[in-house]
Amino acid sequence: MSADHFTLIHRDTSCGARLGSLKTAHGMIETPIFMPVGTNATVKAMTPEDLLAINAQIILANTYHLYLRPGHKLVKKLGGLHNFMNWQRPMLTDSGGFQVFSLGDLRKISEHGVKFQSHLDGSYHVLTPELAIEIQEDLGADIIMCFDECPPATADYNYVVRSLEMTTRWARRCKDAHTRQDQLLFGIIQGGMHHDLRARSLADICSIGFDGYALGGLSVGETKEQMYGVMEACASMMPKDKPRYIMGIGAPEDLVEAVWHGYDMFDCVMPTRNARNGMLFTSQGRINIKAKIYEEDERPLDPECGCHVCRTYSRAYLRHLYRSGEILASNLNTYHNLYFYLDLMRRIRESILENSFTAFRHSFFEKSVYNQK
Ligand SMILES: CNc1nc2c(CC[C@H]3O[C@@H](OC)[C@H](O)[C@@H]3OC)c3nc(N)[nH]c(=O)c3cc2[nH]1
Ligand SMILES: [Zn+2]
Repeated sequence: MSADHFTLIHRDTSCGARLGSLKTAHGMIETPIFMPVGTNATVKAMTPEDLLAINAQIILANTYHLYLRPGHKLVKKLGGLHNFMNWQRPMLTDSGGFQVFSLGDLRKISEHGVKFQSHLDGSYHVLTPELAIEIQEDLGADIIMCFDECPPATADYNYVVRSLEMTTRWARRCKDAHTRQDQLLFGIIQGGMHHDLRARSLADICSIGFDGYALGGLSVGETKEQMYGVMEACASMMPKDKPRYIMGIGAPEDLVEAVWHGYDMFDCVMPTRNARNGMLFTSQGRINIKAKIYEEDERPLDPECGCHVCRTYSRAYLRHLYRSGEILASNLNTYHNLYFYLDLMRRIRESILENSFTAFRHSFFEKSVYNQK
């Protein structure tokens, strides 16, 4: 795809934050953006109508899971992911590498690809850069990811060197295998927690050339200091005219910090997974809705939240649903948590446009209970 898919709308004069607009085959995406995770072709406990109601602009799905079940050839036969799940806005799929390393059993890595056992039935499979691209072309997402190796945060320096060199060779193979011109292909930068190796991976991946660049290998158990250090070190080296995506990030405070450094796209299972466990994000901090103190609390979950859940239900009711194991608990909790994340990104975009994101970040960390510093 041509380089003009990403337009820089505005740069906050007070910091590295920027507003962008990314054009895809299924519509425009305003950045900075949070992307709800929809691993199995569904954002768990949410209908597409719910997602539209909270103005989700783009959602994710996962190559590894959809390859194993129901299979990319079936999804293609049924018209691709957008038709299959009734989501007509943009979608992004990951390449499966991360899941193979974190979900599959008995993995064997070679130059050819990764042999692994399905976590569903123990069957053996080999995922290669070429197959990862074929699967994503059949699924039909608007943005697809290169097949990479995400080394564990504890990997030693020499392992990380060999891993990033193979990830670069795999990235080349992905670009050669990619044929669909209506999809954007993003490269993934590795290099662990070593800033010199990050610079090397970044130079390698950028020399191949992609429609956007992701920071991989983060949110894998490293410390906040390590995560923020890699973010900061890479920000100044990443191409300014292309979207910058940090995979697996993150908590609200991580989003604010990453935007401040000039990143554009984020995904994390935290708002959806925490919702199903009763851990809810509010303007006053995290609320564990199963706590007894909410038993007779008729106030809304978050008085400052404008979502349907906060305008309609009491904390007492949400606690009752959760403790009763009701299915509605997952839907209402997820609806609110995703609204919280998407509204945070909306407020961030507003502040960037007003050149006041540095003040926004300062007040976020000063007054809010998300300040983990
Ligand atoms: C959680 N932390 C984290 N996730 C990560 C993912 C999966 C995101 C993908 O996994 C699903 O959510 C678990 C989401 O669907 C997302 O899809 C894009 C990564 N994927 C690749 N290809 N390479 C990485 O280095 C990587 C690092 C991560 N760190
Ligand atoms: Zn709400």
